[in-house]
Amino acid sequence: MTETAPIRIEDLVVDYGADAVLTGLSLCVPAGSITALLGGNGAGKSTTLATLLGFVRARSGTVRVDGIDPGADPDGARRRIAYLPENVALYEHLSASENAEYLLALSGETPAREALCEAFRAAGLQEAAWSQRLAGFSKGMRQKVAIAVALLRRTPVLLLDEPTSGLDPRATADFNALVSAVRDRGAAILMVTHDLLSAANVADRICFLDAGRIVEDLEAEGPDRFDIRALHRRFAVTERAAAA
Ligand SMILES: Nc1ncnc2c1ncn2[C@@H]1O[C@H](COP(=O)(O)OP(=O)(O)OP(=O)(O)O)[C@@H](O)[C@H]1O
Repeated sequence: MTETAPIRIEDLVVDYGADAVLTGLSLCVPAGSITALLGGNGAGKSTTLATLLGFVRARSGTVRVDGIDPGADPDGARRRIAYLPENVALYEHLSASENAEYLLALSGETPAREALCEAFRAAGLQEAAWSQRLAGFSKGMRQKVAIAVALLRRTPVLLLDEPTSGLDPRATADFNALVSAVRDRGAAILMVTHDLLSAANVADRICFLDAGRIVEDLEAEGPDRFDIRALHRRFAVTERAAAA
């Protein structure tokens, strides 16, 4: 395992009472790379994110976020993480700028106006939307506001939970380009998804989670990166095994 990787999980065991959910999960995401975590419903993907965020305690194993143990220091770990849940929660009555300023203030930061504009531009949020209230924003626009905040916070870790579900193909392509740009700035990105195509397009590594551990760990290779048909066959088999 790479000792310096911003996301390090080794032999992680998590249970909810009598139910073991993660049964020896090991996963490492180096700086400047994207790992997609796939697996059937209930495989434990969200639990993995919740453990990194310090919301769920490990029974055993090692979890480190930029060197911090989220079980011992959840606030320290969260300061190093930008997290996009499936549905980004923002304040409807505030504008995009006000939301970004408020969220940054929560982590003790006051961005210069020009830095905020630059982050919105980098996130692809059209200028007319910057001063608009969020009510009426699409999921894709909300994600751009959240990504702009992540860009300004410059956290070493970005966690994404089902980021492309419900996005149309154009918004999905925009989002994937944006996530690639965040990776190129050096972040370690863990993306939980059921979207095989997006995973194949942006991820450097695809891991399949089944029965609480990684059963397949694939690295992008060559210009085609991943064999999407083989991925589909493999993923469908994993899903059936999980459902059995
Ligand atoms: N707070 C909780 N208390 C008890 N059981 C839970 C809790 N959260 C999740 N579980 C259970 O743990 C298992 C893993 O759930 P998790 O949400 O991590 O799976 P997932 O891979 O993210 O699934 P999905 O693809 O459906 O979102 C499931 O069986 C779920 O019912």
